[in-house]
This record gives sequence, structure tokens and C-alpha cells, in this order.
Amino acid sequence: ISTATTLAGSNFDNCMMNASGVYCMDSDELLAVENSKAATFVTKSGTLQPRKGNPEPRYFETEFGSINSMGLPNNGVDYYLDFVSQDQINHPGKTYFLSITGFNLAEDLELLQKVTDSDFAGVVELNLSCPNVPGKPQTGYDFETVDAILKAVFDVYHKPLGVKLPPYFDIIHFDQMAEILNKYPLSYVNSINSIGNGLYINDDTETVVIKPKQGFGGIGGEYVKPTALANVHAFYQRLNKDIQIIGTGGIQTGKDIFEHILCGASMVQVGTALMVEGPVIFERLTAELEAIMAEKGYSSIEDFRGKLNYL
Ligand SMILES: C=Cc1c(C(=O)O)[nH]c(=O)[nH]c1=O
Repeated sequence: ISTATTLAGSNFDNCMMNASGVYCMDSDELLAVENSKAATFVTKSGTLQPRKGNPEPRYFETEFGSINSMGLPNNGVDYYLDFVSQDQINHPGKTYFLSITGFNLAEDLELLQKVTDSDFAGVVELNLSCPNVPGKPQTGYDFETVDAILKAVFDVYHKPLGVKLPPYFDIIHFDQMAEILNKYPLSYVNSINSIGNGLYINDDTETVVIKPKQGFGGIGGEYVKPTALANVHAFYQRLNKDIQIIGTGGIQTGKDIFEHILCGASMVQVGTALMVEGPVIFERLTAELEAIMAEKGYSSIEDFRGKLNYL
């Protein structure tokens, strides 16, 4: 039994990695994921300049997941480019993911120019879905802007690149986004980012639990799995087959991974549960997924990927 996968033209010895934003802020965290059973890692979304992010508390774990309004804290894209470029030397042939996000098209292009000028040989994940920068709408909900960004990006950047998308909740939005995405040579789409602007309340103190944005923040964890699975499958149904899918959202067990793959995912990313359990989680997830595959008689994820049945 193998949980190996191929994504963006690279082979990975299993189909699990961290979600951007979790266990990927600095070299210690990235090395912890590197040295775990995860197939690879993605960095925290890098911006042109380092950012402190929003005031704390800005992350809170609840019974069924998490709420965050980090505000894009990161060490700046140069830090992550330097780290991955060095890490590639230490692990020749391994493919890593670099997440980037600009605050406008010009910044996106400047970030990509930095990647082009660097030794980075991995996959770029362009984050179109940060819900927590005050005053900035999520790019992923502005379809014309997404179209304009992808047109400009693929005019200048010709190496493997995927986009991190927010969750959509309307079938027509899946149709409209897929029509745009299918115009471009994307390696993959990654669905979903957190469900934006949820609210969690401490009943005893009658108070919100995070400081930024009067307590409003992106929701992750068990809460979001049905939405994540629907977004993975909706894009799997609609996208050209050469645009693969990374499934992110609500993964806590091998069963959750199995469901994401059944919906069409070629790779899965773990966020909240990784934050809770640490990188050792990838050992448990691997064992659980392999047990399910053994039980069902599958030897590779391609035996069941995308093969969700309808009634
Ligand atoms: C990169 C910003 C993001 C953040 C953040 O830094 O607030 N939180 C998320 O849940 N998703 C993001 O994409």
C-alpha cells in the first residue's frame, strides 16, 4: 500500500503536508515538518516585507476547531526563499512549496520576480484568500480581480504555481471560478482556506476570544470539513484534469483524508489538527489512511481518487 502522489509535476512519497500558516513561520517549524512523516511543507505566506501581524490573542482553539485573525505575520518572502533554497541543497530532488501573497497585483508580480531571481525550484502557492487583513476584501471573492491577477501572473511566471482559494458557498460561484481558473496553466488549486469572519464567544465572560477585528476570525477544523469537501469536489468536477486539487480543511483522521481524496484531492494539507497535535500527527494519519486503504483493497490513492458515488 502506498499513499504516494504526484502533484505539480513532482512525486511525493505520501499525500500529506502542513497547511500554510501552521507550523511554517520560521526555520524551526519548517524543519519540524520536514523531519516528520509529512511528504513536504509549505511556508507561511510571505509578503514583500516582514510583518508583525495583528495584536494578540489572535488564535484560539475551540472544541470543534479554531478561530484566527493572525493578520499575515511572516518573516518576509526573502527569509523563506533563503530557507528553502538552502533546504533544497540539503535535500536534493525534494520539492517544497512557497506561499506568497501581495496586497495588490504589482506586489504579486514583484514577489514572483524575487522567486524567479532566486534558486527556488519548488512550487509557488499564491494565496488569494487571506481573510484577516483589515480593510482588504478577500481577493478570491473578487472574480474579475482573480482573472486579472492570473492573466498577469502567467504572462511572466512559467514554473509550477497553484492558488489557495477561499471557500465558496454557491454553485454558480463554483461555475464562475472554474471558468476563470480553466483559462490558465495552473498546477493546482488548493481548497479551502479558513471560512472567513466567524465569531466564537466565551459565555462566562460574555466576551470574544481573539483581539483583532472585535473577535471576528477565520474558522478552521472540524467545523469546516463539509465545506472543504464540497469545494474540493466542485472544482474536481469542473476543472481541466491537468489542474490538480489540494484538499485542505477539517482533516483530523485518516478517514478525513480518505474523504478528501474520494472528492478528488491529489494532496491534502493539515492545519488546525497539526497545530493541536504537532508534526507527529503525520504518523497517525499515515497509519489510519493505510488501514482504510487495506480494508477496502486499495493499493494506491489513484484507485479511489475522485471516485465519489452519487445516489
Ligand atoms: C495569509 C493570511 C491568512 C491568515 C492570517 O495570517 O490571518 N489566516 C488564515 O486563516 N488564512 C490566511 O490565508
